[in-house]
Order: sequence, then C-alpha cells, then structure tokens
Amino acid sequence: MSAGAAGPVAPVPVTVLTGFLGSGKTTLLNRLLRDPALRDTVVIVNEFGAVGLDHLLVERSSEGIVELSDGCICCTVRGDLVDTLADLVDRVQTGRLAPMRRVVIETTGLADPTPILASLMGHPVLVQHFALDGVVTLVDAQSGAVSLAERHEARRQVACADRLVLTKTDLAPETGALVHAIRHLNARAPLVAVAEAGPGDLFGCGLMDPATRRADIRRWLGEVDHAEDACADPHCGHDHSHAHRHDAHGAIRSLSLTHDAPMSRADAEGFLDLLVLRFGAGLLRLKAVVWTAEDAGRPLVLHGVRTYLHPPVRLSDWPAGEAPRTAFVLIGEGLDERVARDLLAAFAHAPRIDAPDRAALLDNPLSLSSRGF
Ligand SMILES: Nc1nc2c(ncn2[C@@H]2O[C@H](COP(=O)(O)OP(=O)(O)OP(=O)(O)O)[C@@H](O)[C@H]2O)c(=O)[nH]1
Repeated sequence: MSAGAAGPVAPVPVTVLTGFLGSGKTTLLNRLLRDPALRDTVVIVNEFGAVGLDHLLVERSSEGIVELSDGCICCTVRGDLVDTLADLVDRVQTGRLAPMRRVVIETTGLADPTPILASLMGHPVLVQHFALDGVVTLVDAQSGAVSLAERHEARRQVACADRLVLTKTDLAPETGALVHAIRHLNARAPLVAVAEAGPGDLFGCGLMDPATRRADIRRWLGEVDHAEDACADPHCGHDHSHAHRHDAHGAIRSLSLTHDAPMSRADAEGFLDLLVLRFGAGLLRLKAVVWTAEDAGRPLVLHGVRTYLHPPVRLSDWPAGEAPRTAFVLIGEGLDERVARDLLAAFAHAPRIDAPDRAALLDNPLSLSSRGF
C-alpha cells in the first residue's frame, strides 16, 4: 500500500460500529455484509468475555473476520487492535490478503470509542494506510433509555456518533423520550431507524479531510467532550476526568461458562430463566451458543438483554473447525460466579453434591438464595 507508479493508494476507510450491550450491532452487521457494496470488507470483532462467541455469530467466512477477545477494545486490547491493523497491511502488501475496501470494527457494548480512535489515528504508520470514516452508534429502543441514564459508556457512544441507528423499534415503537435523550447528547448526527439503515446511510461520513486525507481527530474529540459536559442527566454518574474514564468499566465483569456435552433446549432455557431471576438488574447481557440434544448438528443461539430474552435462533451448522460445545457469556455487575456455575451444573444434570438439583430449583425458583444460590 505504498506509493507506486499509479500514485499513492487511498487509505482504507475504517468504521467503528458501537452501541451498548445487546443493542443489535452483530445483527445489523450481518445484514450489511450481504450488500455487494460491502464486499472486500474486513471485520474486526471485539468481545468482552473469555469465551469468544461473536465470531460464531457474524455470518462471514473466517477469512474476513479478526476476533479480539477477552478484554475491551477501548482499554485492555487496544494494543491488539493496532497490531491487527498493522498485520492486515502486511498481509495485503505481501499478497496474502486481497486489498481491503473497508474495515469495520465492531466494539464491545461497553467500549468508549474515543481512545480507539485516538490510538488508531494517532499512530504514525497506521494513519498512512487507514482513515477514519466515522463512528456508527446503535441505540436499542427497548432498553436504550435505561442504558443512557445508568451507563456513561452508553452516553459516550452516543456523544461520539457520526451516525445514529435506532434498533428494536418493532419491540418498542414509542421512541419520543429516547430520541430526546439522544439529541441532548448528540444534536448533529443523522439518526435512522435500523429497518431503513443501508450502507449508504452509515458509511462515507465525510470525516476525512481531502487535503490531508486524515480525520480531524482533535476537533472531533473536542466536540465529544463538549457534548458530554453538557450532560444534565440527574442520574449521570460519569467521571469527567480523562485520567480514569477509559481505565475500566466499574464493577462490570464477564463470566464464561462452558459445558462439553449436549443439553436439552428446555434445560438451557430453564438455566437462563433462573439466572435472570437470580441476578436481576445486575445482569446486563447474556449470550449463549447451545449444543442441544434435540438437534446436535445445529447450534442454538440465545440472547438476553437485561431481563429480556430474545427468541432463540438456530444456526444452520457449526462453523468449520469448531467442535460442538455449549458456551454461555454473562456480562453484568455483582454476578457471583459460583452461583452461576452451580446453577448450570444443576441444569446439566451434574449438581454440586450439596446443592439442589434442577427439579428442586424449578419447583421453587423463588427460594434460590435461601438454597445457597
Ligand atoms: N426484535 C428485534 N430484535 C433485535 C433487533 N436488533 C437486534 N435484535 C436482537 O437482539 C439480540 C442482540 O443482538 P446482537 O446483534 O447480538 O447485539 P450486539 O449489539 O451485537 O450485542 P453485544 O455484542 O453483546 O453488545 C439478538 O437476539 C438479536 O436478534 C431489532 O431491531 N429488533
């Protein structure tokens, strides 16, 4: 990608796709990637959790997907992102990868996009090869208002956006108050409903300065900070100091649980129902790929966002090279790992010796904590 006889090669546009936990990033990306306008797009998926599931859920040959796991892209794996992009350049230059037309970085739902952009655009080599196209932020109409009120990460994602997408309006069509809250944080980015969002609405944000072919990041970050400082939300507990803003995500952690034998769909769903009951509002997100006894060749995918469990979906098969197994990823605050593991053991018919089994739990789920769960 260096200057050749035909002149300098244009930098590859990079889109950062963000949005709070479970807002619908992977779902939208899967739809967009089917559009011919997005061929030769490389997707970098970052996941907050030790067991990576998103690479299974993005419907793409593994060629075009790079997964950054077990940490959030805006803090612990930021260096990995830089290495990954540098590696992509190397692979194109050595002919091991077809030239890319675009890179989409799907962040974790907890990511603050600004440090990602700063490390990307502040890197002396990467800026020769990549240019920021824009930040696309999804807001879930069903739980977006709560997330914006409670989580500074959600507010930051909205404040940074160049394009805003409202998802799940089919589940929550009344969006007036939410749009008002969004506009308080970001008055300028075009906002589109997910059903109408195509590549032309989301890509080509025009951030790049045609003279320097670089995004004017300094001005842009300044705008974001200004938008955040304007936050007058009484629930806003966000830290306005730069020193701590990007370090961690408070008490939020992820738990990964796996099970290496098929389990019945009813057991998997029963386990998730009791998890939701036990962890309540502390549980922000759950994802599961289940190896079911009923249909062992087709993984069952389950998604929960806060206390809402989305209808399960069957994938057509296990991705090549993936041994079937069940994996659950839970993200939230105050999640007790022992409780989650004991519950799974009970539903996988291998309860801890002194713990109640599945039948006892289902019999009286409200007694969970008095039973040691
Ligand atoms: N009804 C409805 N469901 C949606 C919509 N968008 C996404 N979903 C569902 O919401 C759940 C979560 O969607 P994902 O695309 O995995 O969300 P995500 O933002 O990638 O999740 P994280 O990576 O965990 O932050 C899935 O069950 C989707 O099918 C929508 O517009 N309407």
